[in-house]
Amino acid sequence: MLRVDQVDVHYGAAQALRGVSLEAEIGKVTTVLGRNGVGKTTLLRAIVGRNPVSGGRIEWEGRDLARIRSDGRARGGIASVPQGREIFPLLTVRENLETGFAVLPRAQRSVPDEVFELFPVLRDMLGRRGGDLSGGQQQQLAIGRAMVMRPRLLVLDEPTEGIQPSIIQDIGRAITYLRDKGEMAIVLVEQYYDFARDLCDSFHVMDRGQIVKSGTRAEMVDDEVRGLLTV
Ligand SMILES: Nc1ncnc2c1ncn2[C@@H]1O[C@H](COP(=O)(O)OP(=O)(O)OP(=O)(O)O)[C@@H](O)[C@H]1O
Repeated sequence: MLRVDQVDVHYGAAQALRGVSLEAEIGKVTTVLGRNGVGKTTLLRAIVGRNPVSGGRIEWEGRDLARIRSDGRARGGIASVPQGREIFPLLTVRENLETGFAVLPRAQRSVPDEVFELFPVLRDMLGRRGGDLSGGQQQQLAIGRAMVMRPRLLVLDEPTEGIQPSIIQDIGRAITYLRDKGEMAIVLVEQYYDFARDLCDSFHVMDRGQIVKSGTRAEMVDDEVRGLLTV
């Protein structure tokens, strides 16, 4: 279980998160929706240890993460698919996947078959450079790399951004598969409402650094939430 409790984040004097609280459970997709610039990426970066928090507390599996840096969090089972994907352009697809090994004990250093079952294109392109892949293929690679780390918490920052519809479907199927396996909690940040609604078990909508609406998927009244996402 991930517990984010009353978290504040500042960039200098500007406050980007104000008292943000949410929980994410194993076997569930928790989605965070919101327009550009409301603080979604800031929240994910705080969870993975890439943004220091100035108030509140983030707890993972009962441990306070305050003093644990991002590499320690990754070893503790937290993997991320960041905005912009952060693929290494000069490394091959295989090498990009193997960067996930760094957080694993030696005996577990293999690429799980399910990565290629979910994203067959990655097997076909193992020897190609990351930078030669299309945006959609890079997104699949970023998810595959996170899966290599055998996470128990997977955070994804707008995985559908700039991606063609057929690959969005593959990504949706992969997220559903990972949720249904029941071994990880998934936090999905999105602006694409329909995609998030179809996948999530619970939702939070952010506006100007705060959570302004939350509920279960059944409570997600389309018009009301959509209204909070349109500019
Ligand atoms: N490194 C930074 N330094 C200063 N301000 C920042 C920094 N990163 C983000 N911000 C500001 O913090 C606020 C929240 O940004 P954030 O990127 O978290 O929003 P977002 O909801 O993820 O938006 P997007 O969908 O565009 O990624 C914005 O006002 C942004 O300009």
